[in-house]
Parts: sequence; C-alpha cells; structure tokens
Amino acid sequence: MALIDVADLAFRFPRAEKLVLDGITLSIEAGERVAILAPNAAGKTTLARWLSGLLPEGVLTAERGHVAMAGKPFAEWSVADRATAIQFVGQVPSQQLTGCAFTVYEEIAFGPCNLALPEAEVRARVDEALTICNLRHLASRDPFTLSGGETQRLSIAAALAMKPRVLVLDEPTSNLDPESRDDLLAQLDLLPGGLTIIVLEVALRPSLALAKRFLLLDEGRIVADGTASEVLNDPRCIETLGMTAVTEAAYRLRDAGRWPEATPLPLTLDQALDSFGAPRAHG
Ligand SMILES: Nc1ncnc2c1ncn2[C@@H]1O[C@H](COP(=O)(O)OP(=O)(O)OP(=O)(O)O)[C@@H](O)[C@H]1O
Repeated sequence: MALIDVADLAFRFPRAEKLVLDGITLSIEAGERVAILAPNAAGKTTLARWLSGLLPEGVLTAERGHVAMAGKPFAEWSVADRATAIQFVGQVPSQQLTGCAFTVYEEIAFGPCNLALPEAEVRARVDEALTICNLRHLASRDPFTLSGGETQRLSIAAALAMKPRVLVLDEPTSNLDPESRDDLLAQLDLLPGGLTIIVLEVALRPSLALAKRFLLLDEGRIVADGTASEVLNDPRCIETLGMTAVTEAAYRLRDAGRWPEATPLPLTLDQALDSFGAPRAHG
C-alpha cells in the first residue's frame, strides 16, 4: 500500500468559478522524494495543504475525491496523530512561528511538548533538530530576531522534532538568497533516508537538489510524472517553468552547432561537466 494516496481529488474555493484541483490522482511511497512542479497560482499551496491533511477544513471540502495516508483518509485522523505523521512547512518563514516561544529552543520544543512526551524525549528531539538544521548557536535567541533563512531552518527543525513520516515543503527556498537557499538544500539533503519528502515548487533548481521523482501540475491536473529528464524536458514544463540556466546554455550551444547532437541536454552543472568528462563542481 502506498503511504499517501490521492484519489480523484477535485477542489474549488467558495464562490470561485474554476476548480483549483481537478481530478488529482497520485500515490507516493514511503521514503520517496517527490517534487510537484507548477507555475504561480496553479494550486501548489492548495495541493500541499490537502497532502498535509490541513484541508478539508470547515466549509472547505472536496467536490470529489479524498486524500488518505496509510490507507486512512485524513478526515479520520486525530490532530495529534496527523501532526506526528505529516508536517507542512510553508513559504513564508515568519508565518510559521508559534508566537508563544521566547527562544529557538522553546519554539522547536513546542510541538513535542504538546504531545505530552517525557522531558528527556523532548530534549533529545530538540537537540537532534538543532543539529540537523544547524541552529545550535541560535538556540537561546528570540525566534522573531532571526533572518528569513534562519527562520525557515527553524520551521523545518520544529517540523522534524515531531518525527513525522512525511515532510511537505511548499516552495521552501522562495524567500531565500542564493547562499541561504544552497545551505538549506544541503541540510535537507542530509535528512534521514526513510523520511518521505514532498516539495512543491515553481523553481527547478531546488527541486533537482531534493527530488528523484517529478510531477507537473497543470490546470489542476497532474500531466507528467517521471524522472527529472522526463518531466523537466517535457515541452509543457518548459513552456510554463522554463529551463534551468545550465539546460538553456546547452540548448543555445546546440543551436550554434557547438553541443554534440547525440549528447542529451544537461539539467544540472554536474551533468554538464560529466558530458565533457570534466571534474564535478563539488568534490
Ligand atoms: N482562500 C482562498 N480563497 C479563494 N481563492 C483562493 C484561496 N487561496 C488560494 N486561492 C486561489 O487558488 C489559486 C491557487 O492558489 P495557490 O496558492 O494554491 O497557488 P500556488 O501555485 O501555490 O501559487 P504561488 O506559486 O503563487 O504561491 C489561486 O488562483 C488563488 O488565488
């Protein structure tokens, strides 16, 4: 059985003419690292909230279909069980702070404390999350004094301290400068192998750094599902999301007759260097 099953999910916001999600069907296995790609306003955050069990909520219900985790629709999960099964990290770091923690340490401890875990277990979880997210030196700081990148790392640390099976990341690097983005991606790359990661993205580079499987969301439907080269080279993906800078450079070189026709266009710098037998950029 897949860990997450979305069955013919169709959803529209109240009074909206169009469906945001229009028959989404997909399965995600435990341990998979999946990127769901789509342009702005295509429904990434909405789908992320469904995948995380944050929708349905109140009047916001599906027109049809549902999302289930481990075979059970989210509607049947208790809040505590859902929060330990799946965690959502959104794109605006400051909106994710609890607002009731005086320190970074307390912010990370908030979730585990609400599960009424023994103090030693809470401490162990906070310690581990501080290390993974490189926040140990900031443990005593007021969360509201952190930079955007630090706050995003804190949001992820707080999510990890819940020891979820699934982490849903909605454009996690969209508000970060290139250095903070690369730092965060390097840290995410070190997360435990068993953790299922679903990242919803408009940007190709962070998706390539995190995911092995790629889905393209278009007009409320999943229209492509495959490897990076299958999905990122799909004309529908190129039309809506463009190409990586490396692919575009190779594409232009090929047009100018300076990229071997038989050599596939690379998606990343490492692939481009491999094509020429050059040493990779990092080690
Ligand atoms: N609460 C709401 N009420 C009505 N419409 C909404 C609501 N939230 C989102 N929408 C609309 O639903 C559509 C999808 O929004 P969503 O935020 O899911 O897209 P997105 O792909 O995450 O966009 P972005 O990349 O710009 O963050 C948009 O047209 C948006 O205006």
